[in-house]
Amino acid sequence: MAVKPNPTVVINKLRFTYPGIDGYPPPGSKPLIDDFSLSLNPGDRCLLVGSNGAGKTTILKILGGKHMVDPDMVRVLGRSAFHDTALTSSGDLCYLGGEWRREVAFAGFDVAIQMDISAEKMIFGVSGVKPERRAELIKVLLLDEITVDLDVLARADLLSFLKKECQERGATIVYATHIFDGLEDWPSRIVYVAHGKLQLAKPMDEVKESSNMSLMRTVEKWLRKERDELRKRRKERKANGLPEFEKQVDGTRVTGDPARALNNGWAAGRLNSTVAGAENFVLSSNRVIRQ
Ligand SMILES: Nc1ncnc2c1ncn2[C@@H]1O[C@H](COP(=O)(O)OP(=O)(O)OP(=O)(O)O)[C@@H](O)[C@H]1O
Repeated sequence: MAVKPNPTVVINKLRFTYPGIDGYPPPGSKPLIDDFSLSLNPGDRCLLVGSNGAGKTTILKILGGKHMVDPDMVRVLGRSAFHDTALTSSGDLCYLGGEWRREVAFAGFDVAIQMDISAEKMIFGVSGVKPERRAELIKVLLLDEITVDLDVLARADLLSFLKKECQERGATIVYATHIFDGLEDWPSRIVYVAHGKLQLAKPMDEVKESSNMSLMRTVEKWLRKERDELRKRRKERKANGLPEFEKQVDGTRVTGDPARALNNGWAAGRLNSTVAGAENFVLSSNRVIRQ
């Protein structure tokens, strides 16, 4: 019997709501991510797809330890992504998002990506990196649409480099993107998220088997279906005399304590009041920053 590998990423019934200005989920708010479970193994190249606002970045950031969730909900390499800061400081876990993309676009490919390994090396080959150092490279890499600013050749080289890293080194990559050019043979798994909920998590081979369309057309079909169902629900709500759009709780509006009263319930940008001292800090909206 084949030995099952230890999963590198385990998401277990993840539930997440962005906190309001007081650091707590606004009363009555619905979780943005709800009942989301997923398990990934070494070598997995996971393509995360979904419409705008589906929750892809939020999921990647939670996986990258950037938002606090219950330690049992997200385990990366067996550890809590948020609570075990050594995961990211050691370089075992890395989230690359828009900032990195912009840096590469403006500063060029010599921007560091993994420790002192530059993007250039990563894209054009890490043959110069000693084998013993290669073992220190990232084990779980989270990519949030980082290829937008790359030219087609650089993008193709980066994607094939990343694929090799998974195949040869057992790295796990989760890549969220809306660009499907050149991705047909890249992912080993597809994960589709809609409205913060997992819709589908399948090996790429199974997706290909069940659809005779290209990856882009397949995803387009899923998103079209999702949009049509949403439109239908809105129509039904309207026909039943309900507001077309369900009531949203505004995450930035809060009520109840002195800071809120002075702020008229809204978050004002007052970073200097935090610097000004503890007294002001009590009334500062910035006290929601982790204390
Ligand atoms: N810091 C935040 N505070 C409150 N709400 C947020 C915050 N960041 C994102 N959101 C909301 O969470 C929802 C999901 O956003 P997210 O960026 O995770 O989606 P996405 O699938 O990555 O979208 P896109 O494809 O457009 O990048 C959106 O409605 C967004 O407005």
